[in-house]
Order: sequence, then C-alpha cells, then structure tokens
Amino acid sequence: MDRNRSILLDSVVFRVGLLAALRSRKLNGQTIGVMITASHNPPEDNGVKLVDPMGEMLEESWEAYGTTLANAPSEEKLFEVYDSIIKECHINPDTKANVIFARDTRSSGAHLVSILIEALTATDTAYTDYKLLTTPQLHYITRCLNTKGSPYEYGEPTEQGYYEKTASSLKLAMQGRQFSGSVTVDCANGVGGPKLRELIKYLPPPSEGGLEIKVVNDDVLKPERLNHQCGADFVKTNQRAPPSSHAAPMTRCASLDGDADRIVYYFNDVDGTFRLLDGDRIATLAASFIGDLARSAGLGEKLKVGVVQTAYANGASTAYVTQDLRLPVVCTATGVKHLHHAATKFDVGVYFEANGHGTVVFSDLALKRLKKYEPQSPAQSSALDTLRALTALINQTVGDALSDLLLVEVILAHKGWGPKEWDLTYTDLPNRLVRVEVADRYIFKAVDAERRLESPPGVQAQIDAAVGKFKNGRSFARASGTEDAVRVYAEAASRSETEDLAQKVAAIVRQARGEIG
Ligand SMILES: CC(=O)N[C@H]1[C@@H](OP(=O)(O)O)O[C@H](CO)[C@@H](O)[C@@H]1O
Ligand SMILES: [Mg+2]
Repeated sequence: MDRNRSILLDSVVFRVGLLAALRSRKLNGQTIGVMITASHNPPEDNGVKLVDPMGEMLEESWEAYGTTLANAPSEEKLFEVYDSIIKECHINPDTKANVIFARDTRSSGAHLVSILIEALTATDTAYTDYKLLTTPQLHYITRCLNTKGSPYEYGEPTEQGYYEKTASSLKLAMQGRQFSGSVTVDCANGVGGPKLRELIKYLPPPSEGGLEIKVVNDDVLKPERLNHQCGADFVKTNQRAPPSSHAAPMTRCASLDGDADRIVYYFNDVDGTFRLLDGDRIATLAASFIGDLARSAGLGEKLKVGVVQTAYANGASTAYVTQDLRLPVVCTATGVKHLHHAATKFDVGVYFEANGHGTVVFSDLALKRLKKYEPQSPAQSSALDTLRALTALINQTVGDALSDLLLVEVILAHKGWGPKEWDLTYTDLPNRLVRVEVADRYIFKAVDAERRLESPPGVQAQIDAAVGKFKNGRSFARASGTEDAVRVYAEAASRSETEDLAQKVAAIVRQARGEIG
C-alpha cells in the first residue's frame, strides 16, 4: 500500500475506534464489533466495518457521526468532536464501553489493529482481540455476547461455539438425508480458507455420510493471492470459474469472497458451458424450501415467507418468486443493511444481493411459533424439526458464506437435486453491468429503490425511451456507493440486445451534464 493511503487508513481506523466506543457507551456498554477487512477488494486495500449489538450493521443514523469524526481536521480537534457527540447524544461518559474486533488475512491488518487499540485505550474502552475471523463470525460472536443470559441467547461467544452450533444444526437439518457427490469451495485465498478447514473438523467425515468439501484457493501465506483470479467477485463479475478450477462437469463449485460473507455457486454443464448460480438462485432455492417446509409443518398461514432483492436481481428470478413460488418480493436500495432491514418485516425474510451476500432472518414471533408449535402428524413433525434446525444453521446476523454453503447443501440433499435441477428452476435473462466513469457521480440521484434517476433532469426520460425499444428490456443507472463511478445495469431478451441497451444507457449517462434547476 502506498504511504499516503496507509496514513489515511490509520486515521480512519482510529476514528472508527472512537465511534465504536461512543456507540457502546450510548447503548449502556453493550458490545460493539469492529472488523478490519476489505472484503473482495485487492490485497493492498483495507477497510473497517462496525457491528451493532445484535450482530447487525451499524444503525444508519450513526453513520453521520462517523462522517463527523472522519472530517475532524486534526487530532486535537478530533477529541473536541468526540466530546460534542457525547453531548449531542446524551452519552454518559462514565459508562463502561466494550468493543471486540477481528481482522481478515491482509498484511496491513495487524498494524491497523494496533491503531484501533490506541483509539480504544484513549477512550478507556474494554476490548477483546479475536484475531483472525471471517466477518460473519465476528457478527455472530457480537450477538452472542449481547444476548448471553437472555431468552434470546444466540450461542457460545467463541469461534468454537460458532463451529459447534453450525455442526450440530447441520446434522439436525439433514434429517437422515444423504449428500450426493462433493462440493469444491474456492476460498479466494482469504480468511474463509482456514476457517472452513476448521469447520470441517466439526462435521462428520464423508466416510460416515458427511459432506465431502474440497477446499481450494486457501493459500493465506502469500497475501498477493487474495481475491486474485478467484473468489466470488471474480466469478460473478467475469461470469466464469477461476482459471485454476479443474472441476469435472456437473460437479458443484462455490466461491467465497475475501472475508467470507458472500458466496456464489456454479458448475460446468455436460457440454462444458459455465453456469452461474448466484445470490438470486440461492434466495429462490431457500425461499422455495422454507415455504414448502412451513406448509408441510402446517404453519403455512402462520409463517409468511418473503424475499428481498435489489434492482440488480435478475428479472427472471423476481418473476419466478412471484409467479411460481407465489411469494411476495420487496425491492430495496443496494447495500445489505437495506435488504436486512426489509427482511425483518416478514416472519421469514430471505434476502440476497445478486452478488451472493445474503441470509434468512426469522422474526421473534416466528421463532416463538416454531418453538411452541405442536405437530399433528409425523410429516409435520419432520418438517418442523428441519425448520427449527435451519434457524440455528443459518447465521441470522448477516450474510455468511460458510452457513449459506451448508444451507444450500442441505436443501439440495432434501430435494435430491444436483446443480442442473437447481439451474432449471428458471432461465436468467441475459444481463450486463457496465461501470461508467463520470466527472461527478453525485449529480446522479436515484429514487424508487434506485431504479429511477430523478436527477439530472431529463436523463430518466432518455433511459425510458431507450428501454422501450427492447423486448423484455430493463435498465437503470445509479451512482455507486463504494466506487467513484455510475453503474449501468441492463437486461433484454437476447445477449446482443442486452449489450446494445447497456451501451445506449451508458452513453446517456456519459452525456448527462447534470445542470440542475
Ligand atoms: C452492483 C453491486 O454489486 N454493488 C455492490 C457494491 O455497491 P455499489 O454501491 O454498487 O458500489 O458494493 C456493496 C458493498 O460491498 C454491495 O453491497 C453491492 O452489492
Ligand atoms: Mg465481503
């Protein structure tokens, strides 16, 4: 990493440490998590994520305080800003603050941890260093710590507790079903590799009917290999397997990202064609399975399943959920926090971004119903047991590649499906994502779950006109929240039309001058 970037990152991590301390104090000393990772990005990047007490992402209203701290011009001013937030939020400065943290395998991680510790020490915050973890493991532990001793106790607040809970619920969820064949998991040469190997130690071996998991791309000793030519983002973006993949046709493959909170599946057809089974596919698979289980358990009316997607979900997946599965779909703005929030409105909310980040959340009421319900027949009893096991197998705090992997494997085993049957549930519309670099992306203001631009004026009308010329055409443009660019997404009936539509909309975006008012 170049020196300037590294100094900037030190300052960001220090300020996030202050924010975590403030947040914990505001919440009467509940534990806040800090994860040092840059996910699917190149190895020289790094970043930091905050975890709220229930394992959710930092509450949106608090992002503004993060910005205020980030904008403090100097170290001296920084503590003035810190004190002003204490006043503004009516925080009792004497409340004990508690923070836990972990990092992925990036070489800058250890140094950033030392900066984080400086911030926690400066604010008299108690902390625990969980060393190397996947992002979802830190979310899990954060929730466990904050629910310990309560009726909602989530589990043992340790890495081992995570493996034990996952392994025991997997066994229960299988209900004696058999796995067929193996799954090859590309770990992006990130922290998911060693953690998946650790998890496997808690699972029954293939010789005893356990799942055969072949771990590949798990080299964490050469940091430059992280996310390089492998991993979920590579596979989703390039729509092909990592070049190192030697999987035989029709065998299940999956790729994680650098911090193991995303997963996509794929396989090669008998004729060698690459078939991607992305986040939309995982969502539809999970929603169909859970919906069926709820009905079989006799809880069809009492357990309303819904699916949450973003505008990037393939239109065919949305049609499949509404028309074939007959389940409601909600579309939210991009970013997991939006999806997660919308999913909590259902009894069982299944949410996934197309890129493979997602999970299933069960409402408190749904959990209570599942606990209390008395089945009326052996069939109801078996469906109920599976549902109960899924509530423990699924990491409900955040999208978790390891628990999502096992969820998919359980469902395929129950359905007796290979990747082909899964792929045949619906046919994706051809789609194209284009990144357009513009002088000022902030002039592009999106509304309606980011499906339409309200500004610059007139641009949406031009996009609508372009879309109208294509059969099954759908396209939208929005400013990225993470990169200095506008993203254009397009779908149409054929590959060439999709490309054509994407290029037309990209040209509209490039030409937009953004003279407002
Ligand atoms: C089209 C796309 O994949 N967008 C990604 C990307 O957001 P943008 O706001 O589009 O840059 O990064 C987000 C954070 O990782 C992720 O949640 C989201 O899905
Ligand atoms: Mg990630």
